Amino acid sequence: MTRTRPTFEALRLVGRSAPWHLAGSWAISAASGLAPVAAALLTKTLLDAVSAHAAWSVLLPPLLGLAGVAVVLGAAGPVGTYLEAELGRRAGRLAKQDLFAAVQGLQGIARFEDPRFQSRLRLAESAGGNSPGSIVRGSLGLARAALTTAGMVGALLVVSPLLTAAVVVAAVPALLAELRLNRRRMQAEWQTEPIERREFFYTSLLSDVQAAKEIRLFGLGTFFADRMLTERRRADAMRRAVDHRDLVLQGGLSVMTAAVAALGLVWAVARAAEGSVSVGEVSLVVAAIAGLQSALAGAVTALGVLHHATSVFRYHLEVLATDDGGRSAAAPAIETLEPLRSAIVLDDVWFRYTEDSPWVLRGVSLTIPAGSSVGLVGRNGAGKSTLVKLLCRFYEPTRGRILWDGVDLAQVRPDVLRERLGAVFQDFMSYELSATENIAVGDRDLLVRPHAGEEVRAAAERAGIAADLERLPRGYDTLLSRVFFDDSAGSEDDAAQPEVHGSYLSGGQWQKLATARALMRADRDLMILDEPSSGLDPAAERDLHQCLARARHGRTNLLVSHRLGALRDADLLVTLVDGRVGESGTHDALLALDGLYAELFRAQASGYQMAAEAS
Ligand SMILES: Nc1ncnc2c1ncn2[C@@H]1O[C@H](COP(=O)(O)OP(=O)(O)OP(=O)(O)O)[C@@H](O)[C@H]1O
Repeated sequence: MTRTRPTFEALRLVGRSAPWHLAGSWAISAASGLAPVAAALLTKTLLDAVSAHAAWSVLLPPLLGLAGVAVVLGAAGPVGTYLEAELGRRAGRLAKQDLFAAVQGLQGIARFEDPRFQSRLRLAESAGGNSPGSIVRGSLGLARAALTTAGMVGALLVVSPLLTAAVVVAAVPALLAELRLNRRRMQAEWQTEPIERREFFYTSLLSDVQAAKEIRLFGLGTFFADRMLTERRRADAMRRAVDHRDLVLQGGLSVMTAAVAALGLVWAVARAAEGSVSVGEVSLVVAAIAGLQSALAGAVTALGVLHHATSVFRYHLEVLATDDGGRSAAAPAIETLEPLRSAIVLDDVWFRYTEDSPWVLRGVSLTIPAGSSVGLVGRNGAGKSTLVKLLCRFYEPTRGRILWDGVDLAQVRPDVLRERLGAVFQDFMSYELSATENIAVGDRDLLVRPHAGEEVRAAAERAGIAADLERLPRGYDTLLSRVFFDDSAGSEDDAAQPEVHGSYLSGGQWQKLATARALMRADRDLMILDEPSSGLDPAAERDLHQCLARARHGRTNLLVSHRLGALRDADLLVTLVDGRVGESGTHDALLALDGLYAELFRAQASGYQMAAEAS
């Protein structure tokens, strides 16, 4: 990607978000770029007129002109700052909106497990929002510097072409050095980003409410703090190296610039003493050298800002251009999916997470008949959750097909498929939201429906969590959070209102809440339950399974659980072994087969039997 593309895209983004602020900023930049040139020329005219004892009528126009320039320069600063700040805010908001629209557009989750994508996203997110504003600031600064430089060069050329050339040539190394430094700064930023991400991970761990227990119990605080500081030291060392180069280079360039200015002044004073230039021209030389050097310094700074901002904005554009990678995007996407009538068929499905990792599924062929209940059994790491993720199209099969009544799911838009699914995942989410919202997110239409309470309560009732939620301080409206205060508990105007802590649930209660969330979609074609009762007490587990059995009666569902008692009523039980389907049949048939299922079932049953005999 060339540097002009991010600049162009950033200006386009600013043009979309704040066109009038952009136009105003350009006008102010033009005025403040030309003002120093006008001031230098007017001062020369005034001084020459004063030296020639001219009348007031001659002195007045340059005097008024200088006053006008002072007003323009005085106003340009604050107005320009205001416009640029507002423009930066608006563009930043739009950039964030675009960025997260692109992130939401990713249908799979493989990208989120790609460290390079994470680095890009983090850079785009942390600095990318400010970069359109900085690009505008940089390009305005450059335009301002160009106008001043052109004006001052013109003015100085009249007095001495040689001096003009010397001042301009002296600025070239500064410009080149700054560009080189900027490149190094960006390289350092990219190299330090993974280090910073690790530092961020350790920092978050040290303040994470979830991690606080283990860190204290195992005494890991110093261990993680040391790691955090080691990462910080590594990143600091890289930045220090760049700053050091910066220091040496900038120091040398400043000495050179000062020497050129001093030589110019000596030359002008010597010529004035000889009488070959006027007092006004001496003032013009002084103003032009100072103006030129400050314009060129401004250009160097603007280039720095522009270079850095375009490099960061490039990450923003890269995230915007990111696709799901392995998806067969070339095929036309099917926009609708009929309700399931016949079966979901996995046809020789192979899958591995990355090209260099081992196969997790090695030719799974499985039929989930419509209206039936299929239980998936296997040892840890057998690939059960992976298969569930493929069914939801979080990943694409590496080989093979998944068919929905004969339609290849690879041809169907993932969001269309997901409208037909309900699921409780093994690693379900606990949202820092109210109890009602935690359930209603299962059916996003409910989040905006005014009287969604009844449906939420019905789902909570079925999942066996209703009584616990009613007992919360504000019932279903209670915020379930350990990190936010419950703002909704008081009015905003009431400053004296005490801060109300949110409430929190136990592990099993959260799991029931997640089940209630899934039950909001109980009418969907396929319900996937991946370990829905692992954290429940035995009575709650029995109740939940009875409730789920009622909810799924006559519906298609896939149940994954190590608690084999919960699966025994399934119409079909399937074992996964070495990434393939091992056995399949009913509970009784698989016990009679005396294979893996029978082994696992007996191992679990004997645990209970031994406990019963011991008591
Ligand atoms: N996101 C991932 N990236 C890379 N490998 C993964 C990922 N998720 C799972 N795996 C690997 O895939 C294999 C199957 O994992 P999976 O979670 O599907 O097993 P499972 O049968 O659900 O296990 P469990 O019974 O322990 O829940 C494991 O070897 C695991 O290391």
